Amino acid sequence: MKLQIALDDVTLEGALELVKKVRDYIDIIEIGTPFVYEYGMQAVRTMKEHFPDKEILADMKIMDAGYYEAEEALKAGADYITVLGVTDNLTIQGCKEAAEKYGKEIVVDMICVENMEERIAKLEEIGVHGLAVHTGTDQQAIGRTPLDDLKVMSAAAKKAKISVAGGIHADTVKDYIEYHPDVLIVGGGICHVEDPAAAAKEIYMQLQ
Ligand SMILES: O=C([C@H](O)CO)[C@H](O)[C@H](O)COP(=O)(O)O
Repeated sequence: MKLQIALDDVTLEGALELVKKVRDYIDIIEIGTPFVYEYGMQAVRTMKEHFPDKEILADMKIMDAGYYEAEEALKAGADYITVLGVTDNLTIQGCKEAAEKYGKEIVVDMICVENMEERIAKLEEIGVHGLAVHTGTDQQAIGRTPLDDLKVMSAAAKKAKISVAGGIHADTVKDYIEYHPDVLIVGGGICHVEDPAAAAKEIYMQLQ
């Protein structure tokens, strides 16, 4: 199981410092959506240059112009890009085509997808590489967690790799591990705690 750190509300300098502290415990560096808004593809390029041994995910949350937008991040060095599961199949196919041209992968973020089983079946028919269960920050604020959606996804997905995100912390990791996701995504649970290295280590140890 891989650990993905989500860098959201950070500066580029702060992100470099933070990843240096946690690099032994993480597999994938996510350039979070707010980080992309602030720095664009420069954030992807810089993190790849400084951490060439890590995989980089650009959390683009693409909704349209799939091929073009995906290629922007792939050209900058992203190993994965995200596209929204609620969008059109043509957009998802465009992202997949771009990713495969670069030998990379797409992850479909299932935030706000209602007909989960039906959508998973269609996305697997398209041949997406990864599916991400995601309870967004605004939904977390009203007490939601990604656990129930992860249960549904684990039962329904037959081929795609599964990621899970949404307010996961060191003390809740065990609830998710039980459903064997391929990637555990943690943002605030590492970036917003007093000792990010200790939190990342604690999470990493539970994944071994
Ligand atoms: O994708 C995310 C969110 O929509 C902000 O862009 C976060 O990266 C994701 O939810 C993981 O962060 P935490 O929920 O803080 O673990």
